[in-house]
Amino acid sequence: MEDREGACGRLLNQEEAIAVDEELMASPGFSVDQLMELAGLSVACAVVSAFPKKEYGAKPVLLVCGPGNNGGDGLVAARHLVHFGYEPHVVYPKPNEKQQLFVNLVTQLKQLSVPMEAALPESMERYCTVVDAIFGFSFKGAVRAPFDEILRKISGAGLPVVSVDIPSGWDVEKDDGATAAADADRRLFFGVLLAHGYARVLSKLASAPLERIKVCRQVGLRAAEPRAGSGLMACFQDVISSQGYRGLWRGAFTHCTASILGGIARLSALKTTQMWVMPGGNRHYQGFEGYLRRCSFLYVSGAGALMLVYPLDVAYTNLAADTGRQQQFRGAWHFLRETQRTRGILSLYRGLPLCLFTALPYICLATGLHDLLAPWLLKQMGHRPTVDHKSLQPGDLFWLVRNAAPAHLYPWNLVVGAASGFVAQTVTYPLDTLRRRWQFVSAGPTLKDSASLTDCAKSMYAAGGIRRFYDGVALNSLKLVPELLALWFADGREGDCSERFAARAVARNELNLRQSMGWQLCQRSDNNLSSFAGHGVKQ
Ligand SMILES: NC(=O)C1=CN([C@@H]2O[C@H](COP(=O)(O)OP(=O)(O)OC[C@H]3O[C@@H](n4cnc5c(N)ncnc54)[C@H](O)[C@@H]3O)[C@@H](O)[C@H]2O)[C@@H](O)CC1
Ligand SMILES: [K+]
Repeated sequence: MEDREGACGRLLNQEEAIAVDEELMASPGFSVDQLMELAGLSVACAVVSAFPKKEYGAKPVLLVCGPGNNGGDGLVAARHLVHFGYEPHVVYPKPNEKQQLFVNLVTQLKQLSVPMEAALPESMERYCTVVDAIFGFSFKGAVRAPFDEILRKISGAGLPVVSVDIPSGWDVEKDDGATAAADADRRLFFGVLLAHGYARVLSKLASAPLERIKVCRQVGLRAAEPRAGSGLMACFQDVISSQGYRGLWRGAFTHCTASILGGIARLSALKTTQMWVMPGGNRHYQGFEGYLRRCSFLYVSGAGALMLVYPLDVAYTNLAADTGRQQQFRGAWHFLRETQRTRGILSLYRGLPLCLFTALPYICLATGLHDLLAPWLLKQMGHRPTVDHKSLQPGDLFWLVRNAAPAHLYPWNLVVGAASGFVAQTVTYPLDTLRRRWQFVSAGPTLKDSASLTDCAKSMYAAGGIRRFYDGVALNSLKLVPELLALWFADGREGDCSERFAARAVARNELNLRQSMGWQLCQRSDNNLSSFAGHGVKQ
């Protein structure tokens, strides 16, 4: 027997799944009715947990039921959904009139006035999801009419699809499932990347002028001619008068590129490190141990990404601090080439150890605060104060990226994230200032390169005491306003959060959300369906 490892454990093949069913019915004597009732209830529970009534209850759920037992699971699920307060609509093209079990299931639905049709509705837009209860794990061969057309329509509808056992039409023996799951996973990954990349770029662009002046202050640049009034304003005026308004965005492209590349690296590493820190699909995220584990995989992935894009960060510092009318560098590439040629490749990594060191208290503080604030806010809003950890899977990017902020906290999750990030940033700000100053390799005749980081810190202290290390901290706080607005715009333009933006990105690219959702729910409902489902089940 071939072993197939999935995120949730070893997977059963078709023969084994059928054997489990037979065994359940033979010795303990479970009847098909009993098993079907449990399977249908589990499906209804999976729908309720994936589409909470509060958010989706206004839309009906479409259940498409096949001619066999998989279809029976769908009929049972429809009945339970009525009792859970949902509005199920059933499509049952080939009712099984020979077996009393199915006749009874249909009667029970009729008594509850559940609408039942033989064909799919013309338009499926108004449904919150489609439950695909057409074929199960024993399916083989090519799909025959009318289900071929039905499956095509469901796939093309752009709706999330909850598949009972497996997305209908997969031949589990051909390993379609694993291939499609890997495929869906990849698509979902790019969906997340797109959503987060878009939001990040927008927020970086919005705060670029403030960020640039902040960096100028951190490296120690002052306005050429101190004017009356705020020194900050003079800094802005200096940049505008020598480089124009567009100059305020100088280096923003480099900053965004670093952010995007860093994001790709971080998300890729996040999944792997999470598996590594939580071996064997451990889902224990709660308590102090869970917190430490989370901090460690966030740190390792963040540090990995940082090492990759660090030269771009050094380039950004030097471009931002290049304020003269005669610009020293044409752009990031020019800076990198020149610096590597004149000062050696290592100078492009100046301050990396300090940066890696700073990341540690930053992550511990931000994560800890977030974990305290999010449940508190949830409680204030009358929600359950914990996330449903059981429904999380190792490698669950959405959850990790959102850092446990449940979607229904939107837009407060942005505020919680911003507040924890802000506190962590402010606490570690002096180290950030030291790094920026140290990164300023192109310091001209006015700012001599210090021999070591300690010298650099000493000379900064001599220049202005502790306050010198807080230069620009006010701008850093002010940056939050445009950044939050941009994130709010990117994530919430349609009252949505980026999870759904990602889902839309997946759907828009004609990517098969049906499979991705199907696979996720196969995995997620594994506890409930473990005695029934064939593929994607924990043993
Ligand atoms: N075996 C059991 O005792 C239980 C099974 N359950 C569910 O039942 C599923 C398996 O049930 P079944 O063995 O009835 O199989 P399916 O429900 O997958 O489908 C069998 C039906 O599909 C039709 N069919 C087969 N190949 C076709 C093709 N190429 N084109 C069109 N129609 C085709 C057959 O004529 C038959 O009517 C499981 O996946 C699970 O969801 C649960 O209800 C719990 C109990
Ligand atoms: K199915």
